[in-house]
Amino acid sequence: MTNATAVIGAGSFGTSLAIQLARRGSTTLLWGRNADKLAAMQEARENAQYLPGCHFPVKLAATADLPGAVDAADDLLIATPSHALRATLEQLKPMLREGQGLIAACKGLEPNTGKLVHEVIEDVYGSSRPFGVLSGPTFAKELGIGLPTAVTIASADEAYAENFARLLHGDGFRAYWSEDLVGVEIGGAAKNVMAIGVGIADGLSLGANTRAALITRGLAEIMRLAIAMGGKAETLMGLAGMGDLVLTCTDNQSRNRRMGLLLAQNRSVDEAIAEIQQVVEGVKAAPEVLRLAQRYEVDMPITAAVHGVLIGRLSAVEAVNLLATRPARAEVVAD
Ligand SMILES: NC(=O)C1=CN([C@@H]2O[C@H](COP(=O)(O)OP(=O)(O)OC[C@H]3O[C@@H](n4cnc5c(N)ncnc54)[C@H](OP(=O)(O)O)[C@@H]3O)[C@@H](O)[C@H]2O)C=CC1
Ligand SMILES: O=C(CO)COP(=O)(O)O
Repeated sequence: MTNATAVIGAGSFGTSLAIQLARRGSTTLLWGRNADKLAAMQEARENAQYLPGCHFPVKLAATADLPGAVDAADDLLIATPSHALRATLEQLKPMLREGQGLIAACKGLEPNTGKLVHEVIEDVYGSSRPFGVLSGPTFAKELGIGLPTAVTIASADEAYAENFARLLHGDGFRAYWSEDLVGVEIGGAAKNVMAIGVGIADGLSLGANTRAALITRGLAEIMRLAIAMGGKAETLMGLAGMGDLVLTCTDNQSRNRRMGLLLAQNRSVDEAIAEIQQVVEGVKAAPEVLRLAQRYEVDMPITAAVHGVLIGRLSAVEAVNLLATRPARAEVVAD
């Protein structure tokens, strides 16, 4: 299949996805907002700031020319942080041609509105073009160096999801497709909050039992929310649910987990962000996940405790005590 793709957002994930597309034979243009950084990437054939050690295949070019990249592309892959999604879509809008579709790889919710990624896309583009989301357990570095990785691509237009999955699939990369936008997106956004929680618990040396309990009960509350919003339970048992939750909660490549580890050392959120130096989506997602939980009348005690720590209402130890002293109850995963 011949294809040209513009990857919008040249951070760690955009760069790794661009490398995979180019590896699979797509002509790939990687665009970022900082022209100097893009010129340096094109010269060095790697993204030394965000993804050092991952060499660019010959079919990948880094560019600061956004209209040129969009014009050359059949499809777009958006890999900015979630908080920049709406502005990015607005910026792209006048450049898009009829029929060009897009896949967004952002894992989060819109700040202040709690909108899902596909809802923001619909707000800006209506139903004028095919779109979808990509999620799953995918640390950028592992994808960048070519270790085996699997993702889910979801779209209401399943054929579009399948076509995009086929562009990425191969060379150790497995891309599945799905129609469940809500399940895939809630899985991707809410697991970041859980990873902060597990990081806090591990930072306080609460042990492997606590880690497993938090992941399992975390999945239960994510699943309750996704189902209440119209997502499918089976999606949350898949790559974009359990898969990404386990990955992010258990490995220090996760920026969200590292945020939790630092909070457990009584570092402030701002200090932790300054140390991590990359996007930590769970910080902005926590209040939005809670807002959705309230709207859909879903109990999310772990998310609420993590949010309490992030806004300084609870210390890490107080958050743990709050969860540990909840009343006994029957084990229910998804009502
Ligand atoms: N990294 C990973 O392993 C994975 C990340 N994701 C998701 O991918 C998305 C992107 O994250 P990731 O690549 O990791 O982030 P990084 O922190 O690695 O990079 C962020 C990128 O976004 C750009 N950026 C930051 N703020 C804005 C803004 N306001 N407007 C436009 N561009 C902006 C930065 O540009 P500049 O350098 O100029 O500041 C940089 O290129 C997130 O939603 C994340 O959850 C999903 C799966 C895996
Ligand atoms: O989403 C990710 C892996 O699938 C990356 O997680 P972090 O954003 O916590 O680093």
